[in-house]
Amino acid sequence: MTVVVPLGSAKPEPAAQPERVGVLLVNLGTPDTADARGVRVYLKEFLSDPRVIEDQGLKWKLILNGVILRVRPGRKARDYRKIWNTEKNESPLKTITRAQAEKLAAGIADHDHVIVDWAMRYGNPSIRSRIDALTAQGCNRLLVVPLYPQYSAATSATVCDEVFKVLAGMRAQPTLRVTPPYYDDPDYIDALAVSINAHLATLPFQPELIVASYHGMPQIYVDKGDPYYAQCVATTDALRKRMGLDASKLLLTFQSRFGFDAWLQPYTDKTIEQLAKDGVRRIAVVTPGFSADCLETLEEIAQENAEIFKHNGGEHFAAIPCLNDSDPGMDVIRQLVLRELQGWI
Ligand SMILES: C=CC1=C(C)c2cc3[nH]c(cc4nc(cc5[nH]c(cc1n2)c(C)c5CCC(=O)O)C(CCC(=O)O)=C4C)c(C)c3C=C
Ligand SMILES: [Fe+2]
Ligand SMILES: [Fe+2]
Repeated sequence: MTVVVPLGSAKPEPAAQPERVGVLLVNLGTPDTADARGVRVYLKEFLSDPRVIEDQGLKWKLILNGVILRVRPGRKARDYRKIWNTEKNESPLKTITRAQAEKLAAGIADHDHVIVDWAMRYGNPSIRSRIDALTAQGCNRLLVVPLYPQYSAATSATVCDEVFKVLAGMRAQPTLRVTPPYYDDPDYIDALAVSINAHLATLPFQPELIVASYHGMPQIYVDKGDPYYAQCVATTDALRKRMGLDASKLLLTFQSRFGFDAWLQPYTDKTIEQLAKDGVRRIAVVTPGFSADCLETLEEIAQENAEIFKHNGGEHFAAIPCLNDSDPGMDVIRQLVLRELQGWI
């Protein structure tokens, strides 16, 4: 027997929530303006993070507020102005991260319930504002993508800390996933090799060797168990293998030392100085730990370290761009995201 339910007699259903998946690309962050004020605001947030400066005791607070935030912003603002994207009036890290998000969105457009967005761990757009925007659009699942090939507590973990903090204040939390580090992912190693070879082919000289320079960190963080150093070594070993270069032709170094403690060694600037003094005349520097060009690559490597090399007798110096939003770079991000979205799309 067929039961006929009269139209209009059913209990009204609550309005259906669209079930969408948010993908949030996150990079480190950067000042909003290239002046001392903008850099001070950025540095204060960054250097007050206990994942970055682990000892946030009274001594550090005095040094930070009494010395660093008075002296460093003016000096660093000058550096930011050398690399600033004047057309968009923003730091290159923002321009590139936005471009990566836009290209990723286009690259996975066939999954029309997936929304791609981007945020900065420090500064703007904040992680909080973009998670709010994604949930407002109906995302009840969220994939966070820290754009660091190598994990470190100072970068990847602090992204998670901030995401957890935002979620802690929500009644209706999205279900959460975070992409893992991809330091030895064959797609990433392959993209690095393809990109390096393509750039080498455009140079008017062939380098005698290549320096792979990673952002440094205090040695003590690694001694306490941070896997960052081991992952930088693994990336470099895989890249050597993929490019057919031994350790004397693809060097591993660490840049951007901050403060007076021992950081991971060998230091990039000291190595480059020594190479020039030893008679090496042509080098190329790659920065595989950065997914996007930023102050540390465009100013510190491409300008400061080029100057150090030439000042000590070097003749030809090339800074090879990061993967950025290049085709090989976007392949890495897209494959990573599609892999981690399995079961959700
Ligand atoms: C103790 C301090 C720092 C640690 C540890 C650290 C680790 C770390 N950083 C990156 C990536 C980037 N860092 C950038 C800038 C930057 N880093 C520090 C300090 C530490 N970083 C400072 C103070 C600054 C600001 C510039 C300066 O004042 O010197 C950037 C560039 C941002 C930009 O605006 O372009 C990136 C990217 C990684 C991967 C990392 C992990 C070991
Ligand atoms: Fe840094
Ligand atoms: Fe630097």
